[in-house]
Parts: sequence; structure tokens; C-alpha cells
Amino acid sequence: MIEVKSLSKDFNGKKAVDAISFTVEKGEILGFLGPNGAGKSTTMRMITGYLPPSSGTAVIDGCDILHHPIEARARLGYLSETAPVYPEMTVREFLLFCSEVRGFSGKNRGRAADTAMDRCFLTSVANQPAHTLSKGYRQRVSFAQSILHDPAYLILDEPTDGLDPNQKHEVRQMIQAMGEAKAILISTHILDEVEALCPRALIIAEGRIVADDSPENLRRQDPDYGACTLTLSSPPTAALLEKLRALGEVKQETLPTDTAFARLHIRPRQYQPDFSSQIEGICRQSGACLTEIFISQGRLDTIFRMLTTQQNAA
Ligand SMILES: Nc1ncnc2c1ncn2[C@@H]1O[C@H](COP(=O)(O)OP(=O)(O)OP(=O)(O)O)[C@@H](O)[C@H]1O
Repeated sequence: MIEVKSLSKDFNGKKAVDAISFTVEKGEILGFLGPNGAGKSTTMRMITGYLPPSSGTAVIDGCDILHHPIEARARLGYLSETAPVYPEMTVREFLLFCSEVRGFSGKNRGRAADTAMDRCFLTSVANQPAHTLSKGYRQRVSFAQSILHDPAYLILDEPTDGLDPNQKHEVRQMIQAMGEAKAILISTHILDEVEALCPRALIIAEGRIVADDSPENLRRQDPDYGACTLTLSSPPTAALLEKLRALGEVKQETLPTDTAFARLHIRPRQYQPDFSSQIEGICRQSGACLTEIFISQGRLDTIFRMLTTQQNAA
């Protein structure tokens, strides 16, 4: 388990991270979200021992990063935001070098480098100098470096940043496969990625945790969760509008004048699981022809904005 215990960091008297605590269990992929400057990278650098905290600590598989840094780091793989790679080395040379630093020797050194290249789809560029690689491939080399020693704990700072959609897909699949056995903390700005990869998400703003829940539960906090958007084949009558207004807040969308359709958005005063059935019943009774109904599942980006801008305003 990764245990983050009341970690704080001050830079020149300003709190970048403010008493953050959370845990990540093996078999869990925890999404770490927050706006620019929220403190994600600073937290990750403290967990991995690259930055001393002002207070608090992190414990990796029982090893305190401050008191047992070598043992704690041996259990960790870290992909930093900057993904540093020595430019003049080939991919294989770089990974052999990193294997040696990780304590591999003899055949094990080559085996570790080759396995990591294989898992990160790098074999075809093994002999290419790093400075000739595209950004996506450099990111993969850095990823390979972080998993050389097959660590049980992975800290990934924006692992798909700058990758093309195909590469993003591949890296996500790699993370998903590794997440079955490892504890993974992953920071990202891509909310779709969180929905696809992370059963749990932590949102931070101005160095503090403002949410810790599943993406689904977070979406439920969207005021639009369960709201319905209806398309009618003709404009609604005043009687229909009155009945719908009794159910919730009704907004009529302005559509191009050459269409006979009408579109209404109805938000319940509070979530009701049978809201769409109630609306369908009212339309049927009123003789309105309902051609389409869309039920909102809420949006993570709405919640992200609500939680992180509230904090800024405070
Ligand atoms: N070495 C440093 N010296 C001074 N201030 C720093 C240093 N590193 C980070 N900060 C400040 O700490 C705050 C948090 O930065 P951090 O990089 O952790 O944010 P982040 O959430 O990772 O942002 P982003 O999403 O843009 O990567 C910011 O205000 C940043 O300017």
C-alpha cells in the first residue's frame, strides 16, 4: 500500500501542498486530478523521495520514504512530468544504464531492459539515439525506465501528455494491464482517461483534497445528473409546458427556423430515477409526439470546474 500521511510543502512561505493524506492499495489505479499548479507534481515528487516535504511523509509497502528512502524507492517506479532521457544514448543503452543503477548485473541487466522495451513497444527503436525519437517514443522510454524493476507501486505524472490518440490508447492499455497487480497513482488533465482507467479519483485544488470518490459518484453531483433533453416533432403546447414545469426547471432550446422540431431540457429539482418515464407519460397524455429523449449521466468536467473554482473563489 502507498500511504500518504499529511504531506505538506511550502515554497517561499506559500503552501503548494497542504496536509494531504490518502492511500492507494495494490490492484487500484487512483486518478490524481487538479488544475495547473494545484500541487499534483509536488505531491508525487515528495512520495517518490525527489523532494523533501515541509512536513508529513509517505510510506511505501511499510517503508517510510524519509527514514528508509532506498528500500522505499526500490519498490517504486516513477514517471516524472518531464520524462528525462539521455539524448545521446540509444534506447537500449539508456535502459541498460538505468537497469545497472537499479542494481541489475550480468544477464539480468539485459533481460530487464529487453522486457521493459517489449512491454512498452520499443523493440523496433532499440538502437535509435533518444534525441532522434518523437515525443511519444521518448515518453515510452521514460515509462520503460519506470517499470524496469517491475515495481509493485507506480507513480505516473501525466503519462499520456503529448501522445497521439493511438499512443494514448496503447499507454492506457499498458496501465490498465499493470493496474491488476500494482498500486498506481496517475495524474492527468484528461477526464475521459480518468473515466476509462480509474475506479477512484482524487481531486486537489490549491494543495488540498476537495474530492475522493469514484468518477460515477462524482458525476452524480452534477446538477444536470438525471436531467432529460426531449425532442418533440412540433412545438410544445402551453398545457404541456405547464405540466413539465411542475416536474422541474424547463428550458427551451432555440433551433433553426426551418425546422418544425422543438427541444426541451428539463432538470429535476432533485434526482428521480424514473424521471424520464414521468416525462414520457406526460407527453403521451398531452398527445405530444416525442421523437427522442436523452438522459444526462452528469459530466466529470462540470464537477471538476465546480470543485476547483469554488476553492479558488474562497
Ligand atoms: N521548485 C519550486 N519552487 C517554487 N515553487 C514551486 C516549485 N515547484 C512547484 N512550485 C509551485 O507549487 C505549486 C504547485 O505546483 P505543481 O507543479 O505541483 O502543480 P501541478 O498540479 O503539478 O500543476 P500542472 O498541472 O501544471 O503540472 C505551483 O504554484 C508552483 O508554482
